[in-house]
Amino acid sequence: MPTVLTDVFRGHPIHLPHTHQPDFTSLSELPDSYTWTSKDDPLFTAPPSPPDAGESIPLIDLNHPDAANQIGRACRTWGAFQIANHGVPLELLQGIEFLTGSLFQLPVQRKLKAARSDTGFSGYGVARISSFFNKKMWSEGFTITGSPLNDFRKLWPQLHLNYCDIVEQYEEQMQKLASKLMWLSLNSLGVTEEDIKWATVSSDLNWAQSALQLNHYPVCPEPDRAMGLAPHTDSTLLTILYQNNTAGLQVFRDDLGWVTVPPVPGSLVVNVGDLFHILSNGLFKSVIHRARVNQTRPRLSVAFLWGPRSDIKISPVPKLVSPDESPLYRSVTWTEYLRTKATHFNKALSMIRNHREK
Ligand SMILES: C=C1C[C@]23C[C@@]1(O)CC[C@H]2[C@@]12CCC[C@@](C)(C(=O)O1)[C@H]2[C@@H]3C(=O)O
Ligand SMILES: O=C(O)CCC(=O)C(=O)O
Ligand SMILES: [Fe+2]
Repeated sequence: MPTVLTDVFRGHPIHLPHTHQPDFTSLSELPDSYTWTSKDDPLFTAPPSPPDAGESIPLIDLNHPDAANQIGRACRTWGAFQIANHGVPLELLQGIEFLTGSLFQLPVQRKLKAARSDTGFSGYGVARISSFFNKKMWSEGFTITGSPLNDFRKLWPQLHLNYCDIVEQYEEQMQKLASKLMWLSLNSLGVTEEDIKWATVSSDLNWAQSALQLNHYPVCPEPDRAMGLAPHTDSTLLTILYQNNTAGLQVFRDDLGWVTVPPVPGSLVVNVGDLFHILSNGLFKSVIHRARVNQTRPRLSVAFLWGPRSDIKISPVPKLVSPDESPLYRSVTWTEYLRTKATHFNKALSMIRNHREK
């Protein structure tokens, strides 16, 4: 029986003290444990890209005849892009935003009834990457994989079925969209269904699996010294992110520094994750991103984290490897990769890299 995402951390507990979550709204000063400097994160004070440079990730209209090439270019240069005309109904985006907002507004004692355990995958708590940083992040999260019914019953004894329905519809739409985006970007490299048999619709409809990560960044008394979500890459093939109308997401480019991704109403942000970087033999960048906070408006985001089923080995597509070179990476399943990442964090990719002889 192959493992599923819920089993990923079963033999691999990660201790994260969710119960020490503060009541963010009662703090008028930033406690020292939340105050970040470049000692806590070397990229903390990396220069922000000047806003007048006007440069950010492209907004791509999925109905545009050249959408595949635009997506391919964005995956190579940024590792991220926004999409419009994606086909996900606006009411569903509003529904998932409403659910997320009402979840985080619950009293902390109620949220802790659905706290994620050390070996668990789903539930309420701090970001998993927290254990790699000395300082705390100004955010709270809720991870969903599989049916959220049990957790939702604890959170909303009356309304859980309505909320489960929204999650189910949202995941269904996201799955279709993620697979469409993956094929558009691969097609732009000349890779077709012939080249990746396990990912074709006809091979098996269930070749993929996913998780939903709901994030809340409360207003913060000293946003310049705080961090909402520390820099990281996602371990996924692709992540599709919905953000409410409050800015905070930033992507990092070596040549530009931190670049803000402005919220565009009704659009979605797409991030290339580490597994897609591997599959593309390094052609697509897995984007380093983080979330900043602000003093006036709470921010919400919903990340749909999408990857292959746990028994599928991801390795560079042979067509993208030159005949006289070895593939850039060894093959790895999502489960193996998540465990490597849970131990080695941002060294995970280099741990599975093949070292080329010169
Ligand atoms: C499938 C997963 C990807 C993720 C870890 C997780 O087990 C569930 C949450 C995901 C998330 C969301 C916030 C950032 C991130 C790095 C984290 O700590 O938890 C990602 C993880 C990831 O992509 O590796
Ligand atoms: O809140 C955001 O904009 C980023 C969230 C994110 O990176 C994640 O959940 O993986
Ligand atoms: Fe992320």
